[in-house]
Amino acid sequence: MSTDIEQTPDMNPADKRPGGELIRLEQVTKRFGDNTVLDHLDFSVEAGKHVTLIGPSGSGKTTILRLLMTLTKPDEGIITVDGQQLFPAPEKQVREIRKQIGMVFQQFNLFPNMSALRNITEAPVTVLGMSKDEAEERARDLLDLVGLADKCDARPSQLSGGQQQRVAIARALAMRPKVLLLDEVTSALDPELVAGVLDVLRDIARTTDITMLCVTHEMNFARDISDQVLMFDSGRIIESGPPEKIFSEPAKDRTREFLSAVL
Ligand SMILES: Nc1ncnc2c1ncn2[C@@H]1O[C@H](COP(=O)(O)OP(=O)(O)OP(=O)(O)O)[C@@H](O)[C@H]1O
Repeated sequence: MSTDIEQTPDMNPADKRPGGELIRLEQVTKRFGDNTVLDHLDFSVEAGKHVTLIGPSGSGKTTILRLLMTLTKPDEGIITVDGQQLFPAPEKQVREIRKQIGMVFQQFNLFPNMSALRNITEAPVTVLGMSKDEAEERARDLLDLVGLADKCDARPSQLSGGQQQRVAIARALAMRPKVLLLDEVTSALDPELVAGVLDVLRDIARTTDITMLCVTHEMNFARDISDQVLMFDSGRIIESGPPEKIFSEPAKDRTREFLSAVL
């Protein structure tokens, strides 16, 4: 069966390059005053892979997503997305690359005065120049994908937290990003709403080739969707590997301690 949504990855031919590198950080350092939050960090993510960032609070995981979203800038280093430099780079280039990156935040950040449908169509129409009809058709498909086909006209205040987060996921996908950044997307939800959101993300991970970078404290979810897990401590990656390795036989004591505290 081939639905519109299952074609999401095909909308970005670059995603299909097997093994092609999509994201690269080279010697990236970020400081807030005296606090070195990321310390000469190097890593890369291949197109279509799902990478989960784990580690103690304050270890710099969210800062990486914010750097890729250009919500903050590094003090040193180079960030490249799909072969083009995101930092350092001229503003016009940054804007173009930014269109390829979608992010879902802990707090859903929906426009409160817009319907679910309009929340999803707004950026494709205004930023990508998509026709209103095309944007609406796609938004309806995406709402269907996240299990909210009947909520097109609902405002955020009429939706549960879990439903709002599913709209936020649909909104990020509407921009046809090559990369989806997920920042603790279930942390603000009541416990009974977490599973529904994670199931939607599992589905997206399984049925599309979108590249995902995910910060989460949901270790079972990380185990399910990840190709690679990066363990952070004090702004450095201290260990990385496939989930079955990191979760079952971590090489570092620090990883073992962290996992025994959260699992
Ligand atoms: N805007 C800011 N100004 C000053 N310090 C900041 C700012 N943003 C982050 N930090 C600091 O940077 C460090 C890393 O924060 P970051 O949010 O990346 O950690 P994290 O690993 O995602 O933690 P958590 O799991 O708690 O979200 C923390 O010490 C934090 O206090």
